[in-house]
Amino acid sequence: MTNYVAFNAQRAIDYVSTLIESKQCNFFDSGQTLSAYEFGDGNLNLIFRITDEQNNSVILKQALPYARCVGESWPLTLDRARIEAQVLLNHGAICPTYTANVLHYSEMQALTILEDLGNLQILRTAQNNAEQFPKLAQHVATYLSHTGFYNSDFYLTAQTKKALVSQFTNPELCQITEDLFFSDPYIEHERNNYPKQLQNEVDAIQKNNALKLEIAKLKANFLSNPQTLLHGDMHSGSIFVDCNHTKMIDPEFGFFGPIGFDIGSFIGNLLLNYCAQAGHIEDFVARRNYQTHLLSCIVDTYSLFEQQWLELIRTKTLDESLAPVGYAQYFMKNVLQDAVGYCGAELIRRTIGLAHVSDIDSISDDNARLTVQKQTLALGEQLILNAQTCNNKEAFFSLLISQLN
Ligand SMILES: Nc1ncnc2c1ncn2[C@@H]1O[C@H](COP(=O)(O)OP(=O)(O)O)[C@@H](O)[C@H]1O
Ligand SMILES: CSC[C@H]1O[C@H](OP(=O)(O)O)[C@H](O)[C@@H]1O
Repeated sequence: MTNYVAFNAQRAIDYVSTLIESKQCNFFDSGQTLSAYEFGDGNLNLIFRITDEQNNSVILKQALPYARCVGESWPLTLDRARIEAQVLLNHGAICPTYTANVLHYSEMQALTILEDLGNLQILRTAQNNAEQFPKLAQHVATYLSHTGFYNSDFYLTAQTKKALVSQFTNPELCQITEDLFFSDPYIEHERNNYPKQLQNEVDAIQKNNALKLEIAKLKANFLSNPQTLLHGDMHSGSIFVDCNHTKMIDPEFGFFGPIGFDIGSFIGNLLLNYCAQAGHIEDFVARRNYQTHLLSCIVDTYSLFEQQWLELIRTKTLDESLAPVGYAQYFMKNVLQDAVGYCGAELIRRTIGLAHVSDIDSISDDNARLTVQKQTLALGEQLILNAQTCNNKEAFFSLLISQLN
């Protein structure tokens, strides 16, 4: 095997042809002419679609030794390809229905070959067109609760869990999140990215000590609370959907961290889309109708996630010492409070930090975009400040309703 080399379309074809002709993989018949093109739109990696003469296709995802969106000035470990493949395999073994299928992984070339999900849509693209997915909440709640529970102390022996924590140690990618989520937005930093008309709001955030205290608690929890194997980047660009299917991709930020982080990130992205609709859907009734759907999705995800976790703890806990009456409720209350905080942090970092969301950036009218950005900052701030008093779903929903117009 040759040393690592960044692929172009021809190299991707040659690589797959070798796998097929040497019978290491059988997703294409041998002897076929293959074609390929690169179409990655994420921040970090190359994505090739490789197609055979019958139009069967697979996705080849390769890590570059740097962050694609910034260039070679931001070197980044190739080990993220291993983490991504191994999280997909771990989560796929627990929740195959909701996890993209890995067909092949090469450590040397830092690449994974995945099932082609191009028959589905990326959730963010669909939500930017106000499309509704009635089963999304059920699917995401099931994926997060099951992958979360079966990688937690409730189910794993302490020895097995510690071995997994070690396997999924992901310091470079975690540092990106630590910086972009919890540090940059709260200080003056060259990576921050916001219009000058937002300077007053940014100054207020950066001077708000109560807010920075809550962010410090959230960051400390992210740094030092290996509760379960997280997806690590549960935003709307990491989820493929149609009316009946939901598939998670792109868990290269996966590591053992606080359970509330993934669900908080997911709900944060639904709220970003909710707020952005003021700049997209002009008709008030149509906008309200769509936003009501998003709120139902948030409510259902939160409720089903809590219910499923409580049921899994009640019926499947293997460590008897974690089973006294009341512990499950105590545990979940803390997880859900964390989730509200992480949700708020996602709103703020996507508004003033390095990595934005197209939901907001695609609003063409400058004033409308600015109004939305002010709302996401205010909402994010209130979620972070009030997270610890959100003791149940009613408190969370009242907080949301009081902040959303
Ligand atoms: N399994 C897949 N099937 C079809 N398209 C995919 C698949 N995985 C990724 N893509 C496409 O590539 C894009 C970037 O993928 P992603 O994994 O998010 O890359 P990055 O790690 O660079 O963010 C997605 O938005 C999607 O369009
Ligand atoms: C320089 S990484 C910024 C940002 O990008 C990641 O998302 P994705 O790779 O899916 O585009 C992640 O959210 C990081 O915070």
